[in-house]
Amino acid sequence: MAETSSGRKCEHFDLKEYQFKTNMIPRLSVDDPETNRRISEGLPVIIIDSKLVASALHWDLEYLNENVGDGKFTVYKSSNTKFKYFDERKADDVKDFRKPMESLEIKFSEFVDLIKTVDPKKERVYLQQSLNDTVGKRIVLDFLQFNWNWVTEQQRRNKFGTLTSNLLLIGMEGNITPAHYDEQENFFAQVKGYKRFLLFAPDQFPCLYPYPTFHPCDRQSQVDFDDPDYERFPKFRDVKCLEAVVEPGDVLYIPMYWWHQVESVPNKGYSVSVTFWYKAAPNDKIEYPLKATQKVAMMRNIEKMIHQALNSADEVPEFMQNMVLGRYT
Ligand SMILES: O=C(O)CCC(=O)C(=O)O
Ligand SMILES: [Fe+2]
Repeated sequence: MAETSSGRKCEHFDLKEYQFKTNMIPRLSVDDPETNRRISEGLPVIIIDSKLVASALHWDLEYLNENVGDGKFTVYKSSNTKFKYFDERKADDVKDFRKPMESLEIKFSEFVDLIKTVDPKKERVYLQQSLNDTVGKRIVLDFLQFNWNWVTEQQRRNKFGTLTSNLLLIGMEGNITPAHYDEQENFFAQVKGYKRFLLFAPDQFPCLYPYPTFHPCDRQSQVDFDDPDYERFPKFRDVKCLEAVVEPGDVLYIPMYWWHQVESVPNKGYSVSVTFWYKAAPNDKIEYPLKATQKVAMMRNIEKMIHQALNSADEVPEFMQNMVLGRYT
């Protein structure tokens, strides 16, 4: 049992240990000027008292089952603790690609049956579904009472684009979303249970070895954090990590292009979270040196261009090697 890295006394969490050290992400009040400073600088921060989802803190499986409506929900099923996202549309571009998890479209009540009956040593489930207009009246009322004032004010100050979705995540304790980055800004609100985040700044790209952009696991690290292959991924030894544990009521700001691994804390019950994803702010005036996020965006565009121009994923590695090896190395 390790003490939480989030600095709270008395609270003990059963957290996995890794071969890299971590620093803590600050937990701050909405009123602390440092909170807005960090958000405007694109740095992660936990906001402890935003009341963003105060109206949803009673969302447990029973209440949701009663009120969430009979629409279909996307539920992932995995034979281990990891739920590695993959893009179905890119699955045919990679020979011998094996889907890391299964996805089901089922009713909420069927998900509840699964979460209550599966043997977590053999099989796990994770619901990940955008909140939509099929939800029942009481959920709509809770949703309308989110602290839209605060979050919309953040959107305005930081010039974020439109709110694209609110993803509802319900996972079993011990479920892990492996390290990846997203191309949107995210206010991640914890409703029930505890999640541990490992975060890595965008400049850690070379240490995390993302899959090629054409790969179904684009935006995710190829490194197995439990058993890193240092021959293939030597720079992973130098990776710099920030860490946080969020509890009900906390909101974690995950800036765009920041890597994150998310672990539902073991022995703390299932976890319920809601994301607030926003489109990026318009590009700033270009100033040199470029920021790490701008370089990541550039690399993605160049990679995609090469793939598209060659019209074949198989030809990309040799092309890139011919361009670089012995010339820029
Ligand atoms: O909570 C999780 O398991 C994953 C969440 C995530 O990756 C996100 O909100 O961007
Ligand atoms: Fe994410």
